[in-house]
Amino acid sequence: MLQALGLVATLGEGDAAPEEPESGDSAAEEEAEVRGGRAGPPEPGRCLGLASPPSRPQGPRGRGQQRRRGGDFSAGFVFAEKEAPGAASGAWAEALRQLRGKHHCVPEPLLGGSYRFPLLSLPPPILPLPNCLSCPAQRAAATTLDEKIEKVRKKRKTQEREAKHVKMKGEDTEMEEDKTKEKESEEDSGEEEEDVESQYSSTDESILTKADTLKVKERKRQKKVGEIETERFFEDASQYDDNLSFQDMNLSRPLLKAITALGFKQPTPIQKACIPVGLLGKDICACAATGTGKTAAFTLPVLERLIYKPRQAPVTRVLVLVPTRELGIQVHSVTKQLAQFSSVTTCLAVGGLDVKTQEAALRSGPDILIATPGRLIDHLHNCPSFHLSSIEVLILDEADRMLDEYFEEQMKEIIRLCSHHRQTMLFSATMTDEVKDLAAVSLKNPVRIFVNSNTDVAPFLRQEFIRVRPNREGDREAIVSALLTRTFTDHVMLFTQTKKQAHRMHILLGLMGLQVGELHGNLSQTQRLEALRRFKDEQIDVLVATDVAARGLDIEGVKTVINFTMPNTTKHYVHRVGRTARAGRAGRSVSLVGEEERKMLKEIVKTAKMPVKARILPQDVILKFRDKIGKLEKDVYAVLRLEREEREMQQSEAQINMAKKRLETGEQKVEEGPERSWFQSREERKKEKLAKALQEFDLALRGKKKRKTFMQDTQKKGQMTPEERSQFEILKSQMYAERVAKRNRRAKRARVVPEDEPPSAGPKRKKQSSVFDEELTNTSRKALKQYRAGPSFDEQKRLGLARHRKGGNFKSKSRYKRK
Ligand SMILES: Nc1ncnc2c1ncn2[C@@H]1O[C@H](COP(=O)(O)OP(=O)(O)OP(=O)(O)O)[C@@H](O)[C@H]1O
Repeated sequence: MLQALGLVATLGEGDAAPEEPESGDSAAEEEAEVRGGRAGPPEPGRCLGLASPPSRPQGPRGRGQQRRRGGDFSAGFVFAEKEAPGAASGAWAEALRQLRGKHHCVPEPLLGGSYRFPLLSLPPPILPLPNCLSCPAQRAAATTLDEKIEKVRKKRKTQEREAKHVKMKGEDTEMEEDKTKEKESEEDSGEEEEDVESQYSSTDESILTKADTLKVKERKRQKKVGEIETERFFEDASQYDDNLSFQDMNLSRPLLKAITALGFKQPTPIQKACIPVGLLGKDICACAATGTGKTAAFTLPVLERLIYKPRQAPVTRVLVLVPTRELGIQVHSVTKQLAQFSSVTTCLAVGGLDVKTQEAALRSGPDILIATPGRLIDHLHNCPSFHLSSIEVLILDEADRMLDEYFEEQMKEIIRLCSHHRQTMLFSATMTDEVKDLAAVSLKNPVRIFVNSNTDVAPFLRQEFIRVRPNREGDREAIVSALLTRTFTDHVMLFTQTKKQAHRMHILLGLMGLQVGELHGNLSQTQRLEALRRFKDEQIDVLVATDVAARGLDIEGVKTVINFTMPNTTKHYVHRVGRTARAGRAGRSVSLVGEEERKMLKEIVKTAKMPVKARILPQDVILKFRDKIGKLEKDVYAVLRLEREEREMQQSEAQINMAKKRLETGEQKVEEGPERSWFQSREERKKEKLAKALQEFDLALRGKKKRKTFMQDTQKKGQMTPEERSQFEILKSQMYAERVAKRNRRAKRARVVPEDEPPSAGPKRKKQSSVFDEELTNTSRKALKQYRAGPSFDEQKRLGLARHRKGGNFKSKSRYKRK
């Protein structure tokens, strides 16, 4: 009964998790088919070539929206309703406008290709981009992925209709028989469903409740040692005054006005704890769950400082570093909103956006700079008037990410260039407690503010898991498709491990008639921002993304997060599922867990404060969708082929255009402006990447089973089965997790030059010591032997000593001989 309705069974005891109404029912599957073919009129001022936003689906969305409002409930702290909705959406639109204004036929990450604007390498040769709006040659030819999907879909529908028509003519009687057969088979599968549920619940519960006591003990011991170290390093200020209001914080009027304009009535716990400490100018290391207002917690004290102590010269005084471009745009937007009634100026310098505009803005010396590390270093090397020596406050948002190996080199460089007399603030939902990691940013008497533990998920998140049975890894696509067409039809983020899988899911779900977008690193910045904008503006129901969208993004109204496979680590999990249940709202996460991912599930269940749930999908539904996907496979390849053909055509068109231009101007080379210098050369970056890939590969090949799977995958990459595709996804995250584990096991070294060390002038000279000192202090075995034996023959000669000992020709026994 339960599973027939798509309901869930409890894994833990008690059911206190907040209920969020489901956004659809099983009947929605048919509606989804109908929703496909509409394409809305282009937006005013919208360029040709970009995906034209289809109008909102009326049926399920209307219901969904009503329910979303109803699903909110009060939290321990009061989150006020936001009065400036769409403000961040405006930020995406602004960034998009900037991008649309320029020509994009520059190196761009084509699917499966290399990166556009490689952060730390020389710009590769000019290539045409799919959907480049500014390139006249492409305007007519380019079609969006959604248009291609629609084309293939329509073609299939027509073929199906024709086939049906032919069949119906002569086989009326046969159909009657089929119907009775279908009924029988439905009854059969109903019996199977019940078996599946009981088997699943019992096995899983025992696995989840069984604690590995030995490991726990060991971890506790390790924790104790770590705690002593941490206590010495930090001053703890995790306790805060619960009655503190924004008015009590001594914030200036322009800030209080902005807070009111944003609709914030009460500070959140992290804001109550951090703002007073931040105002004192102390270094902070803070951790609070996702969606609890960390951005305002670090922005408000900084703005107060800038307002209270206005600048004497136009210089940049605050630097906020973020790991992704989209997060940069968002933080910039929040900062601008909070600073709207003051004269504080802000600037955004993230990759993918126009370099020249950013350079001009930097030259004017904005008070606050929000940047991604790569682009910041680019400016530091290429914009002579820009430097970091005037930075008074350095903030690392998603600090644990910024301190991990990916950003290691860039962070070293940035911190070396920053002023030494600065305040440093580190924020994350999974903030590391490891002193050595934090020492890397040279914190001075830091204050530790941990409002939540770094494994806590958002307070009103309902966590669900779906078991993928052994040898049924290939069911993942079917399960996800069933969830998205039957149960969670809108405001869903679907996370995959690889860009390839994200792209495939976009096509597959699109072919099923869903409104889908994708967001990952293989897309151009325009495409990434456009996907986010459409998702925010509710033009698409499902956003398929990789981990690039897992951290920090605050998209209002996300109801459900689905994990195609479990992410790399529990940290990644916390961030991914943190895209929902934000700002005191309820949300739900549904993660697919295979045999190899059970360890992580166990960890999550152990640290969960609310009982987690097991969702059961009827087996016949999975089979039905598996079958459906099998039939759509040809169409998926057709869309991929269309994409490839279009890309090739655009590339050759661009080459022709370029050649024409050269002929017209008579130049050998089209002017590209002065060459930019980079922090690492393209070769260096390539080498670093290769070394990391080799390391990954090495780890991946450990273990016979893994090696076999890996080899199979790489050989068959072109045409993988659903099972192989899922295994590849899991292997990818395992590779990452192993690498992280290995890195954590390694003895840590401070990765950034400690700043307090007095600068040494020139290479260090070794202190001279006399021979006498050396002889007295040398206690090596060899030296001791020599000492006991007395001076050697040469030394005797040098010192003018007798050649022979007294006693003439006495020969000692061999055991007394000198050795
Ligand atoms: N005092 C407040 N009252 C009401 N809403 C708030 C308050 N502070 C922040 N918010 C809202 O809460 C949401 C989440 O804030 P924010 O993005 O800063 O969370 P976060 O803790 O940084 O999340 P993540 O860990 O995912 O980066 C935003 O929409 C923000 O407008």
